[in-house]
Amino acid sequence: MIEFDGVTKRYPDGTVAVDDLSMKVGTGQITVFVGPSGCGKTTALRMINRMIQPTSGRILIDGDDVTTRPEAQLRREIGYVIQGAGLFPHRTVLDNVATVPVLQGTTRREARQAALGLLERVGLPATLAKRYPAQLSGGQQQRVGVARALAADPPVLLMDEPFSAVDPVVRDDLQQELLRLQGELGKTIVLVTHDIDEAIRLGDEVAVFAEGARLAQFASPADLLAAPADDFVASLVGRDRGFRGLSFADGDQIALKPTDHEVDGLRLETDADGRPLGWRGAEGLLPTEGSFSDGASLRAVTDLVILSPAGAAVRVDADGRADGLVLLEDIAGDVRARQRERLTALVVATPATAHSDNPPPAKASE
Ligand SMILES: Nc1ncnc2c1ncn2[C@@H]1O[C@H](COP(=O)(O)OP(=O)(O)OP(=O)(O)O)[C@@H](O)[C@H]1O
Repeated sequence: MIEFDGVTKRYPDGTVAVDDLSMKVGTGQITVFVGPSGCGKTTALRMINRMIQPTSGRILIDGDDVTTRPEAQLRREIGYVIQGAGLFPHRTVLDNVATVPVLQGTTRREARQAALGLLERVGLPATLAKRYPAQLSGGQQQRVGVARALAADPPVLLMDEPFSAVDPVVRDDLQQELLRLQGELGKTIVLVTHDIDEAIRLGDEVAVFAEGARLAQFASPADLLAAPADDFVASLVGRDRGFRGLSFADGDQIALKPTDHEVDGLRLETDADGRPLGWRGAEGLLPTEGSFSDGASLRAVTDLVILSPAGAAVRVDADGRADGLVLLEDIAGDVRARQRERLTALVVATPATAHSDNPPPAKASE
């Protein structure tokens, strides 16, 4: 765990970039620092590996004050990825990744061998290993940056706007790749971004900062969307937060209706094996517009319901056979119960405001 304990950073010109920050970052999780430009995200991040020294307060990693650790050792234990990757331009891709292990005493041959494995792990073909950074696309460079940060197998990874220099399609790929990698590696990752959508997609927990790194809310993405702590967080989270929050709810928890359930004169037609063909009605056979299976989010299921001519999403089993239907009213009940439970929990957590007309803000958790 990484703990900020009353941390303040005042720059020599008097700017207070981080003002008395206290929070805990969970081990093995992705914690995202998000907030508007200049709110102190990068300063807070860089104090973790002592690239910036706090003016006061302490940062503890697994209980040890980082200032008591030699800087070189700390940097080895903490990988660092920056926007634009920051690769060594005169070294090949392979040697960019192998550099730190070589500095740590691994033989060049072994380090290069391991680097090849890492390149594969971040989704780069071995054919790129001999190239120089300038011969790669922005997205490829960023992947090399991630591989380089992972080369010393650090338990902690700091990522400062790692994907903001690439176009949206590449960014989407890189985000997906990071989540896949994290599923395998389980590192403690602190990632800075100004993009709330990226924060919500990547974070197990999201710390929303206002100026001076004031923690406006520290919550899971689902809680952030369902119950922003104040107007600042609500405006940062943006529109459609209710609908976007459905991405975090399980779509296959909803009770299914049988596949022969008739909806507005439409009935699901299947082939001989039970695979959906379409909705049969007076107009003929209308398309189902897709189906869902195990693991689908409630957002995906709702989308299918909206697109379906019958207002029903078709669930299929592992073999593609229809095994149930979800209707809009089934989703409505589930959504209502879920939000009621969440807001009730908040009212109980903050009884002083329990009688207010408005739901109380979510508490910024420690
Ligand atoms: N070396 C410095 N000297 C003086 N002020 C600084 C220095 N570095 C940063 N600041 C100021 O500290 C505040 C926080 O900066 P920081 O870079 O941590 O913010 P940020 O949230 O990461 O912003 P961005 O998203 O724009 O990178 C800003 O007002 C910035 O101008």
